[in-house]
Amino acid sequence: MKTLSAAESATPDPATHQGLGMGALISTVVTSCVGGGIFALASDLAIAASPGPALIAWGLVGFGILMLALCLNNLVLKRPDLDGIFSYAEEGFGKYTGFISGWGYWISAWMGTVAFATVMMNAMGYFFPIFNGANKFPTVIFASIVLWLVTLLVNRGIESASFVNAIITICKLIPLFTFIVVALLLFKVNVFTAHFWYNVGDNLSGAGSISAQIKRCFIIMMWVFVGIEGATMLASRAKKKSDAGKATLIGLFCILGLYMLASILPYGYLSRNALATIHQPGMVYIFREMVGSWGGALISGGLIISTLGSWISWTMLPAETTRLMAKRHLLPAIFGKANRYGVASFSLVLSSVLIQFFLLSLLITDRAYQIAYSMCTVAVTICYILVAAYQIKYSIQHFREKGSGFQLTVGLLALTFECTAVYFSGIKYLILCTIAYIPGTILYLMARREVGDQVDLSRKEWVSMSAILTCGLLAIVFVLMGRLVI
Ligand SMILES: NC(=[NH2+])NCCC[C@H](N)C(=O)O
Repeated sequence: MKTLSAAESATPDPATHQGLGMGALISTVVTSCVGGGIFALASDLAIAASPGPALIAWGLVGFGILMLALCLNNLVLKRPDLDGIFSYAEEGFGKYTGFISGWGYWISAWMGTVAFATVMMNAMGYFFPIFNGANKFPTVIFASIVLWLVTLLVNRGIESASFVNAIITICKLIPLFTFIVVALLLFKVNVFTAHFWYNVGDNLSGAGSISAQIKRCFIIMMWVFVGIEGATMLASRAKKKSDAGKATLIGLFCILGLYMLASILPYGYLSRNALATIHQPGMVYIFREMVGSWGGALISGGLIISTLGSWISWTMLPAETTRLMAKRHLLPAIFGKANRYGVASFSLVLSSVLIQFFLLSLLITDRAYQIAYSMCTVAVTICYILVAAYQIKYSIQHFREKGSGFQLTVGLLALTFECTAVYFSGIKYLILCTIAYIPGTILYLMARREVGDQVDLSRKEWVSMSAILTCGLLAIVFVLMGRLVI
C-alpha cells in the first residue's frame, strides 16, 4: 500500500479517477494548510500587533506567499519530471543543496507535529482541566500516547480515505465559519478603531513602532501558510495542468480571507490587551466570551479534529520525503526501505522519536507551541528559498521563452520575501536548525558512500558544508553557554 503525503491524502485515488478536478485541488490546498494555527491566530497576533499593523502584515505576507505559489506552479509545469520539493534545489544547485532542502522540509514536517500536539492539548484542557494545570505530566503522557498511536496507524499503511478527509474538513470549517459569522455580528467599530495603530498606555510586550509590530506578525502568519506547497505538488495529477495553478491561487485567496477574518474581527470585540492575555488557544476562549460555554466547546472540538487530521497527514509526509531522498541517494538506503505495508518505517519511527523528545519540552516551557511553530516555519523557509532560487535560475537559463521576464520577477520577489521573513522571524531559529544539519550531513555522506561515490564533493559543496557545520557547532556552543535563548 502506498503512503500519501498531506496534500495527496486529501484527494481521491488517481487510479480510479480521471485526474483531479478543480474542487479536489482547492480542498487540497485548504487541508494541507489549515491545521491548528488558525485557532490560535487571534491571540498570537494580538500579542504581536494592533489591528492596523496586522492588516499591513497580512497584505505583505499574502503577497509574498502568492509569489512563492506562482514559483511552484511555474516549476511544476516546466519541470514535470522533478518530484518532491527538494528536487528543484538538487537540479539547480547540486546534490548537497538538494539534501539541504529536503532535510529542512523533513525537520519542518515533524516540528509542525510538535506544534499540533501542544495546541491540541490546550484544546483538550477545555474539556479536561487536568491538561491545563501547572503539572504538565498528564499532558505529555497523553500527547505521547496519541503520537505513538498515530505512528502505529501510519506504519500499517493506512490511507486516509477521501471521505474521512471530507468529514475532517467539514468539522474544521463549520466551527470556523460559525466563529466568523458571530464575530461579524458582534463587531463594534469603536472597539476596533480605539487602538488601531498602537496600544498606548498598556504594558504589552507587543507595544512599539508600527514596523516593529509588523515584523512580529511575520512568523505567526508564515506558520499558518506552511503547507501551501501541497496542491502545487499535485499538478501532475490534475485533470488539466492549468487547473493546478488556478486552484492554488483560488485556495490561497480563500485561506487568506479566512485567516484575515478570524484574526482581525476579534479586535472589534475585545481590546488588544484582552485578546493578548486570553487563555490559549485564543479562538476557543474568545468564542466562549461571545456566546457562552457551548462556543468554547464547539471550537475546541473543531480544533481537536482538525489537528488530529493534519497530524496524521503530516506524519505520512516526513517519511515520504525521506523515502524520496533515499531514492535519490541523498540519504542512506535505510530511509527508503519499505516495510510490508509499503511504509518507510525507519524514517517514520525516527521522526516520532524526535517528536517525542521535543514533547518533553512541554515540561520546561510554556512557550512550546511558539517555539515549535517557529522552528517548523523557519525550517521550511529554507526549501522555499531554494525553490525561488531555482525559479530565478531557470528563468535566466530560458530567458528567450515567452513569459520568462515575468517568472524571473516573481522568483526575485519570492526570494526577497522569504529571506526577509527569516530575518524578521529571528535568525536564531535558523541557527538552531543548523544543529540538525550536523547529523544530517553525516547521513548524507554515508548515502554518497553507499553508491560508491567516493565523496568527491565539489569545491562549492565543501564550502557550503563547512559553513553549515561551523554554524551548527557554534549554535551548540551558544546553547550550552546559555547565549541562545528562544
Ligand atoms: N510541517 C507541518 N507539520 N506543517 C503543518 C502546517 C500547519 C498549518 N499551516 C497550521 O496552520 O496549522
